[in-house]
Amino acid sequence: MDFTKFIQIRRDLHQIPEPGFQEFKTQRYVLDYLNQLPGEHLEIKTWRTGILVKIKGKQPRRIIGYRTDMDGLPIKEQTTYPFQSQHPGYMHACGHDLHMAIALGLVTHFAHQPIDDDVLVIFQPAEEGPGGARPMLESQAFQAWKPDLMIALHIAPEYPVGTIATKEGILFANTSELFIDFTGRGGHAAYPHLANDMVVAASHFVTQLQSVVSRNIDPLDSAVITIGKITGGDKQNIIAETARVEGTIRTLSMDSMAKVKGRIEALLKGIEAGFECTTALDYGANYCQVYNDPSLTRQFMSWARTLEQVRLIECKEAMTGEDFGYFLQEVPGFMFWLGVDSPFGLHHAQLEPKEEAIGVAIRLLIDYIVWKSGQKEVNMVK
Ligand SMILES: CC(=O)N[C@@H](CCC[C@H](N)C(=O)O)C(=O)O
Repeated sequence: MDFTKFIQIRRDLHQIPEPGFQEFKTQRYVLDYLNQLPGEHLEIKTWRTGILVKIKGKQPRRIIGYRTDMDGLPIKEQTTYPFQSQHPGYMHACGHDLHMAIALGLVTHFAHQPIDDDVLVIFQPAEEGPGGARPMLESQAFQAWKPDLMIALHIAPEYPVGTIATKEGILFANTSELFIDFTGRGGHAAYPHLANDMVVAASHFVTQLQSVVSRNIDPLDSAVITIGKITGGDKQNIIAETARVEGTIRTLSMDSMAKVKGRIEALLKGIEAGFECTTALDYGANYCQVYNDPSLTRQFMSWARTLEQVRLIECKEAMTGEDFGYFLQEVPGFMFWLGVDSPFGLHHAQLEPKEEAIGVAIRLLIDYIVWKSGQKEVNMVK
Protein backbone atom coordinates (compact mmCIF):
# COMPACT_ATOMS: atom_id res chain seq x y z
CA MET A 1 0.00 0.00 0.00
CA ASP A 2 1.28 3.46 -0.92
CA PHE A 3 1.09 5.63 2.23
CA THR A 4 2.02 8.92 0.52
CA LYS A 5 -1.65 9.43 -0.35
CA PHE A 6 -2.50 9.50 3.37
CA ILE A 7 0.26 12.00 4.07
CA GLN A 8 -1.37 14.28 1.48
CA ILE A 9 -4.76 13.68 3.11
CA ARG A 10 -3.28 14.67 6.47
CA ARG A 11 -1.92 17.86 4.89
CA ASP A 12 -5.31 18.68 3.36
CA LEU A 13 -7.07 18.14 6.68
CA HIS A 14 -4.38 20.10 8.52
CA GLN A 15 -5.46 23.19 6.55
CA ILE A 16 -9.10 23.08 7.66
CA PRO A 17 -9.15 22.70 11.49
CA GLU A 18 -12.59 23.39 12.93
CA PRO A 19 -14.11 23.64 16.44
CA GLY A 20 -16.06 20.77 17.99
CA PHE A 21 -19.42 20.09 16.30
CA GLN A 22 -18.52 22.57 13.56
CA GLU A 23 -16.38 20.14 11.55
CA PHE A 24 -18.43 20.83 8.40
CA LYS A 25 -15.57 21.11 5.88
CA THR A 26 -13.80 18.18 7.52
CA GLN A 27 -16.92 16.02 7.23
CA ARG A 28 -17.37 17.07 3.57
CA TYR A 29 -13.72 16.26 2.81
CA VAL A 30 -13.96 12.80 4.39
CA LEU A 31 -17.30 12.01 2.69
CA ASP A 32 -15.92 13.09 -0.72
CA TYR A 33 -12.94 10.78 -0.19
CA LEU A 34 -15.14 7.86 0.92
CA ASN A 35 -17.47 8.33 -2.05
CA GLN A 36 -14.69 7.70 -4.57
CA LEU A 37 -13.73 4.35 -2.99
CA PRO A 38 -15.18 1.09 -4.37
CA GLY A 39 -18.58 1.15 -2.69
CA GLU A 40 -19.68 -2.49 -2.83
CA HIS A 41 -18.55 -3.26 0.74
CA LEU A 42 -19.14 0.18 2.27
CA GLU A 43 -22.07 1.52 4.26
CA ILE A 44 -21.81 5.16 5.34
CA LYS A 45 -23.89 7.06 7.89
CA THR A 46 -23.49 10.57 9.23
CA TRP A 47 -24.21 11.66 12.80
CA ARG A 48 -24.11 15.43 13.35
CA THR A 49 -20.65 16.38 11.98
CA GLY A 50 -19.37 12.83 12.51
CA ILE A 51 -19.30 9.82 10.17
CA LEU A 52 -19.63 6.06 10.67
CA VAL A 53 -18.28 3.79 7.95
CA LYS A 54 -18.95 0.06 7.99
CA ILE A 55 -16.86 -2.13 5.73
CA LYS A 56 -18.93 -5.25 5.40
CA GLY A 57 -17.11 -8.50 6.01
CA LYS A 58 -17.30 -11.67 3.93
CA GLN A 59 -18.70 -13.82 6.75
CA PRO A 60 -19.21 -11.38 9.61
CA ARG A 61 -19.56 -12.69 13.14
CA ARG A 62 -18.23 -9.57 14.86
CA ILE A 63 -17.60 -5.88 14.34
CA ILE A 64 -14.12 -4.46 14.96
CA GLY A 65 -14.08 -0.70 15.48
CA TYR A 66 -11.49 2.08 15.13
CA ARG A 67 -12.30 5.60 16.27
CA THR A 68 -10.70 8.88 15.22
CA ASP A 69 -11.45 12.36 16.52
CA MET A 70 -11.96 15.27 14.10
CA ASP A 71 -11.78 18.71 15.73
CA GLY A 72 -9.02 21.33 15.93
CA LEU A 73 -7.96 23.79 18.65
CA PRO A 74 -8.09 27.60 19.01
CA ILE A 75 -4.33 28.04 18.54
CA LYS A 76 -2.54 30.35 16.09
CA GLU A 77 -0.27 28.00 14.17
CA GLN A 78 3.49 28.67 14.24
CA THR A 79 4.83 25.66 12.38
CA THR A 80 7.26 25.78 9.47
CA TYR A 81 4.75 23.97 7.24
CA PRO A 82 3.94 25.18 3.73
CA PHE A 83 0.47 23.67 4.32
CA GLN A 84 -0.53 25.71 7.38
CA SER A 85 -4.06 26.14 8.65
CA GLN A 86 -6.30 28.22 6.40
CA HIS A 87 -8.59 28.94 9.35
CA PRO A 88 -7.07 31.88 11.23
CA GLY A 89 -6.59 31.18 14.94
CA TYR A 90 -7.32 27.46 14.56
CA MET A 91 -4.90 24.59 14.30
CA HIS A 92 -4.77 20.80 14.36
CA ALA A 93 -2.43 20.87 17.38
CA CYS A 94 -3.51 17.56 18.87
CA GLY A 95 -2.93 15.25 15.92
CA HIS A 96 -6.53 14.70 14.89
CA ASP A 97 -5.46 15.34 11.27
CA LEU A 98 -3.12 12.34 11.53
CA HIS A 99 -5.73 10.24 13.35
CA MET A 100 -8.20 10.88 10.49
CA ALA A 101 -5.63 10.14 7.77
CA ILE A 102 -4.92 6.81 9.49
CA ALA A 103 -8.67 6.10 9.64
CA LEU A 104 -8.98 6.72 5.90
CA GLY A 105 -6.00 4.40 5.32
CA LEU A 106 -7.89 1.64 7.12
CA VAL A 107 -11.12 2.23 5.20
CA THR A 108 -9.20 2.27 1.90
CA HIS A 109 -7.45 -1.01 2.66
CA PHE A 110 -10.52 -2.89 3.87
CA ALA A 111 -12.73 -1.48 1.07
CA HIS A 112 -10.37 -3.25 -1.36
CA GLN A 113 -9.65 -6.29 0.79
CA PRO A 114 -12.52 -6.97 3.20
CA ILE A 115 -11.96 -9.48 5.96
CA ASP A 116 -14.47 -11.97 7.35
CA ASP A 117 -15.66 -9.63 10.11
CA ASP A 118 -17.17 -6.19 9.69
CA VAL A 119 -14.84 -3.25 10.31
CA LEU A 120 -16.32 -0.03 11.65
CA VAL A 121 -14.42 3.25 11.33
CA ILE A 122 -15.85 6.12 13.34
CA PHE A 123 -15.08 9.81 12.79
CA GLN A 124 -16.07 11.43 16.09
CA PRO A 125 -16.52 15.19 16.45
CA ALA A 126 -15.69 17.47 19.39
CA GLU A 127 -13.07 15.51 21.35
CA GLU A 128 -11.44 18.70 22.63
CA GLY A 129 -14.82 19.82 23.86
CA PRO A 130 -17.67 19.78 24.52
CA GLY A 131 -17.32 16.02 23.98
CA GLY A 132 -18.73 14.10 21.03
CA ALA A 133 -18.11 10.56 22.26
CA ARG A 134 -20.89 10.33 24.81
CA PRO A 135 -23.75 11.54 22.60
CA MET A 136 -22.36 9.56 19.65
CA LEU A 137 -22.22 6.42 21.81
CA GLU A 138 -25.87 6.94 22.77
CA SER A 139 -26.95 7.62 19.17
CA GLN A 140 -29.08 5.18 17.20
CA ALA A 141 -26.46 5.36 14.44
CA PHE A 142 -23.78 3.94 16.72
CA GLN A 143 -25.96 1.54 18.71
CA ALA A 144 -27.14 -0.13 15.48
CA TRP A 145 -23.51 -0.90 14.59
CA LYS A 146 -22.11 -1.28 18.10
CA PRO A 147 -18.73 -3.00 17.75
CA ASP A 148 -17.43 -5.98 19.74
CA LEU A 149 -14.02 -4.36 20.12
CA MET A 150 -12.90 -0.75 19.78
CA ILE A 151 -9.44 0.71 19.26
CA ALA A 152 -8.15 4.27 19.17
CA LEU A 153 -4.70 5.83 19.12
CA HIS A 154 -3.24 9.19 20.00
CA ILE A 155 -0.08 10.75 18.65
CA ALA A 156 2.76 11.02 21.18
CA PRO A 157 5.34 13.74 20.34
CA GLU A 158 7.77 12.40 22.96
CA TYR A 159 8.29 8.99 21.33
CA PRO A 160 10.23 8.28 18.13
CA VAL A 161 8.43 7.10 15.01
CA GLY A 162 8.05 3.32 15.13
CA THR A 163 7.27 3.35 18.85
CA ILE A 164 3.87 2.63 20.36
CA ALA A 165 3.03 2.77 24.05
CA THR A 166 0.15 1.62 26.19
CA LYS A 167 -0.79 -0.15 29.41
CA GLU A 168 -3.59 -2.19 30.94
CA GLY A 169 -6.23 -0.31 32.93
CA ILE A 170 -6.20 3.45 33.33
CA LEU A 171 -4.33 5.23 30.52
CA PHE A 172 -5.85 8.76 30.59
CA ALA A 173 -7.30 10.73 33.52
CA ASN A 174 -10.80 11.84 34.51
CA THR A 175 -11.28 15.44 33.43
CA SER A 176 -13.54 18.35 34.18
CA GLU A 177 -13.46 21.75 32.57
CA LEU A 178 -13.65 24.74 34.89
CA PHE A 179 -15.18 28.16 34.14
CA ILE A 180 -15.63 30.82 36.83
CA ASP A 181 -17.11 34.29 36.38
CA PHE A 182 -16.34 36.87 39.07
CA THR A 183 -18.62 39.91 39.36
CA GLY A 184 -17.93 42.92 41.60
CA ARG A 185 -18.16 46.69 41.15
CA GLY A 186 -16.09 48.56 38.57
CA GLY A 187 -14.85 52.11 38.96
CA HIS A 188 -12.15 54.70 38.45
CA ALA A 189 -8.59 53.40 38.88
CA ALA A 190 -7.90 56.23 41.33
CA TYR A 191 -10.81 55.32 43.67
CA PRO A 192 -10.23 51.67 44.65
CA HIS A 193 -12.15 52.12 47.91
CA LEU A 194 -15.34 52.69 45.91
CA ALA A 195 -15.02 49.52 43.81
CA ASN A 196 -14.55 45.73 44.13
CA ASP A 197 -11.73 44.81 41.81
CA MET A 198 -12.33 41.47 40.08
CA VAL A 199 -8.79 41.28 38.66
CA VAL A 200 -7.56 41.12 42.27
CA ALA A 201 -10.29 38.66 43.33
CA ALA A 202 -9.58 36.31 40.40
CA SER A 203 -5.83 36.55 41.00
CA HIS A 204 -6.26 35.60 44.67
CA PHE A 205 -8.42 32.66 43.66
CA VAL A 206 -5.86 31.37 41.15
CA THR A 207 -3.13 31.64 43.78
CA GLN A 208 -5.23 29.87 46.45
CA LEU A 209 -6.01 27.13 43.92
CA GLN A 210 -2.34 26.17 43.93
CA SER A 211 -2.73 24.73 47.42
CA VAL A 212 -5.50 22.29 46.48
CA VAL A 213 -3.35 19.67 44.77
CA SER A 214 -0.37 20.22 47.10
CA ARG A 215 -2.36 20.26 50.41
CA ASN A 216 -5.70 18.51 49.90
CA ILE A 217 -5.02 15.57 47.57
CA ASP A 218 -3.32 12.33 48.55
CA PRO A 219 0.13 12.66 46.93
CA LEU A 220 -0.16 9.05 45.74
CA ASP A 221 -3.39 9.84 43.86
CA SER A 222 -2.32 12.29 41.14
CA ALA A 223 -4.31 15.41 40.30
CA VAL A 224 -3.71 18.48 38.15
CA ILE A 225 -5.50 21.83 38.04
CA THR A 226 -4.48 24.08 35.16
CA ILE A 227 -5.85 27.55 34.55
CA GLY A 228 -5.26 28.18 30.86
CA LYS A 229 -7.02 31.50 30.44
CA ILE A 230 -7.85 34.60 32.52
CA THR A 231 -9.77 37.56 31.18
CA GLY A 232 -11.05 40.66 32.95
CA GLY A 233 -11.48 44.37 32.72
CA ASP A 234 -11.67 46.81 29.84
CA LYS A 235 -8.85 49.35 30.19
CA GLN A 236 -5.71 49.94 32.22
CA ASN A 237 -7.23 52.77 34.26
CA ILE A 238 -10.63 51.23 34.93
CA ILE A 239 -11.14 48.86 37.87
CA ALA A 240 -12.49 45.61 36.47
CA GLU A 241 -16.09 44.80 37.30
CA THR A 242 -15.82 41.27 35.91
CA ALA A 243 -13.16 38.62 35.43
CA ARG A 244 -13.26 35.09 34.08
CA VAL A 245 -11.01 32.15 34.85
CA GLU A 246 -10.97 29.09 32.58
CA GLY A 247 -9.19 25.84 33.29
CA THR A 248 -9.31 22.10 33.59
CA ILE A 249 -9.11 19.55 36.41
CA ARG A 250 -7.48 16.14 35.94
CA THR A 251 -7.56 13.28 38.46
CA LEU A 252 -6.88 9.57 38.42
CA SER A 253 -9.72 8.77 40.83
CA MET A 254 -13.28 10.06 41.06
CA ASP A 255 -12.76 10.58 44.81
CA SER A 256 -10.04 13.11 44.07
CA MET A 257 -12.23 14.78 41.45
CA ALA A 258 -14.98 15.24 44.07
CA LYS A 259 -12.42 16.49 46.58
CA VAL A 260 -10.96 19.06 44.15
CA LYS A 261 -14.43 20.32 43.22
CA GLY A 262 -15.39 20.59 46.89
CA ARG A 263 -12.26 22.63 47.66
CA ILE A 264 -12.85 24.94 44.67
CA GLU A 265 -16.39 25.62 45.89
CA ALA A 266 -15.12 26.35 49.42
CA LEU A 267 -12.42 28.70 48.14
CA LEU A 268 -14.96 30.57 46.03
CA LYS A 269 -17.16 31.14 49.11
CA GLY A 270 -14.12 32.68 50.78
CA ILE A 271 -13.44 34.90 47.75
CA GLU A 272 -17.07 36.05 47.70
CA ALA A 273 -16.91 36.97 51.41
CA GLY A 274 -13.45 38.48 51.26
CA PHE A 275 -13.95 40.58 48.12
CA GLU A 276 -17.69 41.26 48.45
CA CYS A 277 -18.38 39.87 45.01
CA THR A 278 -20.35 37.05 43.40
CA THR A 279 -18.98 34.08 41.51
CA ALA A 280 -20.63 31.72 39.01
CA LEU A 281 -19.05 28.28 38.61
CA ASP A 282 -19.53 25.98 35.62
CA TYR A 283 -17.77 22.63 35.26
CA GLY A 284 -18.35 22.46 31.48
CA ALA A 285 -17.56 19.11 29.90
CA ASN A 286 -16.50 16.18 32.10
CA TYR A 287 -14.79 13.09 30.66
CA CYS A 288 -14.39 9.74 32.36
CA GLN A 289 -10.98 8.10 32.42
CA VAL A 290 -9.74 5.97 29.51
CA TYR A 291 -9.64 2.48 30.99
CA ASN A 292 -8.01 -0.08 28.70
CA ASP A 293 -9.56 -3.53 28.90
CA PRO A 294 -6.80 -5.46 30.73
CA SER A 295 -7.18 -8.74 28.89
CA LEU A 296 -7.40 -7.23 25.38
CA THR A 297 -4.54 -4.83 26.07
CA ARG A 298 -2.31 -7.57 27.44
CA GLN A 299 -3.02 -9.64 24.34
CA PHE A 300 -2.38 -6.64 22.02
CA MET A 301 0.89 -5.90 23.80
CA SER A 302 2.11 -9.50 23.52
CA TRP A 303 1.18 -9.50 19.84
CA ALA A 304 2.89 -6.14 19.22
CA ARG A 305 6.10 -7.38 20.89
CA THR A 306 6.44 -9.97 18.14
CA LEU A 307 6.51 -7.31 15.39
CA GLU A 308 9.69 -6.05 13.78
CA GLN A 309 8.29 -2.76 12.53
CA VAL A 310 7.30 -1.33 15.93
CA ARG A 311 8.82 -1.06 19.38
CA LEU A 312 6.29 -1.39 22.18
CA ILE A 313 6.72 0.51 25.44
CA GLU A 314 4.67 -0.19 28.54
CA CYS A 315 3.98 3.39 29.62
CA LYS A 316 2.54 5.04 32.72
CA GLU A 317 -0.89 6.65 32.81
CA ALA A 318 -1.07 10.30 31.68
CA MET A 319 -3.11 13.24 32.94
CA THR A 320 -4.43 13.93 29.44
CA GLY A 321 -8.14 13.44 28.90
CA GLU A 322 -9.99 11.69 26.09
CA ASP A 323 -13.70 11.14 25.69
CA PHE A 324 -12.90 7.82 24.00
CA GLY A 325 -13.18 6.61 27.62
CA TYR A 326 -16.98 6.70 27.22
CA PHE A 327 -16.84 4.21 24.34
CA LEU A 328 -14.69 1.93 26.50
CA GLN A 329 -17.36 1.96 29.22
CA GLU A 330 -19.67 0.08 26.82
CA VAL A 331 -17.34 -1.66 24.39
CA PRO A 332 -14.18 -3.55 25.36
CA GLY A 333 -11.08 -2.09 23.78
CA PHE A 334 -8.02 0.01 24.30
CA MET A 335 -6.11 3.08 23.27
CA PHE A 336 -2.40 3.43 22.58
CA TRP A 337 0.13 6.18 21.95
CA LEU A 338 1.77 6.46 18.53
CA GLY A 339 5.27 7.97 18.45
CA VAL A 340 5.54 11.00 16.12
CA ASP A 341 8.77 12.58 17.42
CA SER A 342 8.13 16.34 17.66
CA PRO A 343 10.21 18.69 19.83
CA PHE A 344 7.01 20.62 20.56
CA GLY A 345 4.22 18.78 22.35
CA LEU A 346 0.46 18.43 22.09
CA HIS A 347 -1.50 21.71 22.14
CA HIS A 348 1.62 23.64 21.08
CA ALA A 349 1.57 26.08 18.13
CA GLN A 350 4.78 24.51 16.78
CA LEU A 351 3.75 20.85 16.96
CA GLU A 352 5.18 19.09 13.88
CA PRO A 353 4.52 15.35 14.03
CA LYS A 354 6.66 13.20 11.72
CA GLU A 355 4.34 11.99 9.00
CA GLU A 356 6.05 8.61 8.55
CA ALA A 357 4.07 7.61 11.64
CA ILE A 358 0.90 7.56 9.52
CA GLY A 359 2.16 4.56 7.52
CA VAL A 360 3.40 2.82 10.67
CA ALA A 361 -0.06 3.11 12.25
CA ILE A 362 -2.02 2.06 9.17
CA ARG A 363 0.14 -1.04 8.72
CA LEU A 364 0.01 -1.90 12.43
CA LEU A 365 -3.77 -1.53 12.67
CA ILE A 366 -4.43 -3.50 9.48
CA ASP A 367 -2.22 -6.33 10.72
CA TYR A 368 -3.83 -6.31 14.17
CA ILE A 369 -7.42 -6.24 12.85
CA VAL A 370 -6.68 -9.05 10.37
CA TRP A 371 -5.00 -11.09 13.12
CA LYS A 372 -7.78 -10.44 15.63
CA SER A 373 -10.45 -11.32 13.09
CA GLY A 374 -8.65 -14.60 12.41
CA GLN A 375 -9.23 -15.76 16.00
CA LYS A 376 -11.87 -18.44 16.33
CA GLU A 377 -13.67 -17.32 19.51
CA VAL A 378 -16.66 -15.09 18.81
CA ASN A 379 -15.98 -13.20 22.07
CA MET A 380 -13.13 -10.88 21.18
CA VAL A 381 -12.04 -10.34 24.77
CA LYS A 382 -10.94 -13.97 25.10
C1 LIG B 1 -5.50 14.25 24.29
C2 LIG B 1 -5.91 15.59 24.75
O1 LIG B 1 -5.11 16.50 24.74
N1 LIG B 1 -7.17 15.72 25.15
C3 LIG B 1 -7.68 16.93 25.74
C4 LIG B 1 -9.11 16.74 26.17
C5 LIG B 1 -9.74 17.99 26.71
C6 LIG B 1 -10.94 17.77 27.57
C7 LIG B 1 -11.60 19.05 28.05
N2 LIG B 1 -11.81 20.03 27.04
C8 LIG B 1 -10.78 19.66 29.19
O2 LIG B 1 -10.02 20.59 28.96
O3 LIG B 1 -10.93 19.20 30.33
C9 LIG B 1 -6.81 17.32 26.94
O4 LIG B 1 -6.69 18.54 27.19
O5 LIG B 1 -6.27 16.45 27.64
